[in-house]
Amino acid sequence: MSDTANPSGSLADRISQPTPSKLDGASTTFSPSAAKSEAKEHTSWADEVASPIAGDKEKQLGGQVDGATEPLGGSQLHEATSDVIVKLSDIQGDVNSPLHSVKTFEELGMRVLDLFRLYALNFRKPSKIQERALPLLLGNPPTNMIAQSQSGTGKTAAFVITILSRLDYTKPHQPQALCLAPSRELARQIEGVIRSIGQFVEGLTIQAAVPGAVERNAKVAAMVVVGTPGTAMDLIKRRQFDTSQMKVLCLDEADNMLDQQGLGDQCMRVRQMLPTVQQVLLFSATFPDQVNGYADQFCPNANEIRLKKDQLTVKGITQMFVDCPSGEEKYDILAKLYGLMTIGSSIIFVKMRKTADQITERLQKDGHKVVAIHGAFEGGDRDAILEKFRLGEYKVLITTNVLARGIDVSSVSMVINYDIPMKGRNDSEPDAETYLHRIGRTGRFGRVGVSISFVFDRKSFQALDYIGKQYGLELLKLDQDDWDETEVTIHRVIKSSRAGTNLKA
Ligand SMILES: Nc1ncnc2c1ncn2[C@@H]1O[C@H](COP(=O)(O)OP(=O)(O)OP(=O)(O)O)[C@@H](O)[C@H]1O
Repeated sequence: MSDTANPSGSLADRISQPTPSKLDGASTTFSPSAAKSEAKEHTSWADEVASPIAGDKEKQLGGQVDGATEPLGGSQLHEATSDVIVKLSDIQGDVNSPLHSVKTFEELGMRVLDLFRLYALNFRKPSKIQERALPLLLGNPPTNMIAQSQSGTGKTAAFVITILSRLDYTKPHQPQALCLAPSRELARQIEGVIRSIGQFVEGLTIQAAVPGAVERNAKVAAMVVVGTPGTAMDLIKRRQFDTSQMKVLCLDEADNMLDQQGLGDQCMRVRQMLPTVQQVLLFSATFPDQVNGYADQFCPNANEIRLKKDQLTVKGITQMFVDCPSGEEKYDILAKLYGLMTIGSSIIFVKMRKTADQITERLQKDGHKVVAIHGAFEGGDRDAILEKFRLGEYKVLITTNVLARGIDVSSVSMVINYDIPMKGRNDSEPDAETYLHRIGRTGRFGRVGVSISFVFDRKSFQALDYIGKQYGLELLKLDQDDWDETEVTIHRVIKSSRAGTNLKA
């Protein structure tokens, strides 16, 4: 596919000439849905627990869509506006947006990019993380990088381009780069992004290292390997995967990957089996304090791009919560939301696999079309279900934290936290990072979306309140006593998000 007669081992000679594709300035309708309504008597956990939303400070989000409402955490109000047309190019022009960049891809000035056929993927300009990280990532000698940027802002392309720039293309069967992710779905998705950017690079070979992908005794024989840490480790140990010429190691969702209660140990062991690595890349939307020491150890002398705590959410996601009268009634409220869920696509997050199965079965019995994915499903089934969800054949997906991170399905307009994410022994602590990653499944790259979190008791309310305060979030309370108005409100935000699903950058 190369235009170069005698391609060498370097990427520059391997990129086929780009055909600038004409980009249309698709736009999305953005209507921050906020409503002013009177504070009202309501017996709820929100009323009973001492908190910024309790008592007379509380206002509720009702049907009046052009007012203001008091957010959880008591921070800034959502200003109501009439519908505004926001083009992605306008969003990218806003210096405060994580999608902003002053440069075009050409101005990043790297032959390696050579427009990188990103035009073919409908990318007009780099996002802030791409603009800031790529010059550092592509520099020589290779330097480690710890990079943080909000969900859906294009981190994948940044590390994929870096990986592709480091390969020796004369060795197509020699593993040279390993990219690890916490779930098979995310690993498969990254594999897909590499294939799609890599289709313009002659001679690139890619292989997945997820459960079931490599047959016993078969060799891993591709330049780029994308997988999950357990499978990668097994393959290396069984000598199916030769890591003697590995140049780049990238951990996506790095804070999760380095979490010592979880995957941290496996990742460290993999790292130790890659003695020749020249560049380690850690990417995530979140880097909580407790992983930073370990991250520095794993990725020493790194260039760092970090966000402040109050910069972690993207503006396009309207975050709401419902105060459910009881745990049992959470289901009823979920069922009521079904119609709104299918305007776009939706993901419902629960804590336990069992809950995912139970509510899937109940919703199906009630005549709703929903599907579940969780860790107990066979790998091939998981891939097939997610693919159908991506294609819109299933519009409502019920899942656990297995899909909380990284999954990029642009049509997702609603995320429901049926269970507030918790962590630690006996779920004693709110899991603020997982909350951000879950809601980040909507509002991808300038689109808008809604998240609705269910609280029903003191613990769940306090957990959400804590998460809100951690990040200075604006959490709008939905009035489940006045369902018609609540529906109008959600409908309005989702409809505007739907207008954005065809958005092209
Ligand atoms: N420069 C760009 N212009 C337009 N769209 C882009 C650009 N870069 C990436 N995208 C698109 O934005 C979407 C989100 O990108 P990506 O999945 O890399 O986000 P992320 O930052 O890794 O998110 P998360 O933290 O959730 O993993 C993808 O669909 C991707 O194709």
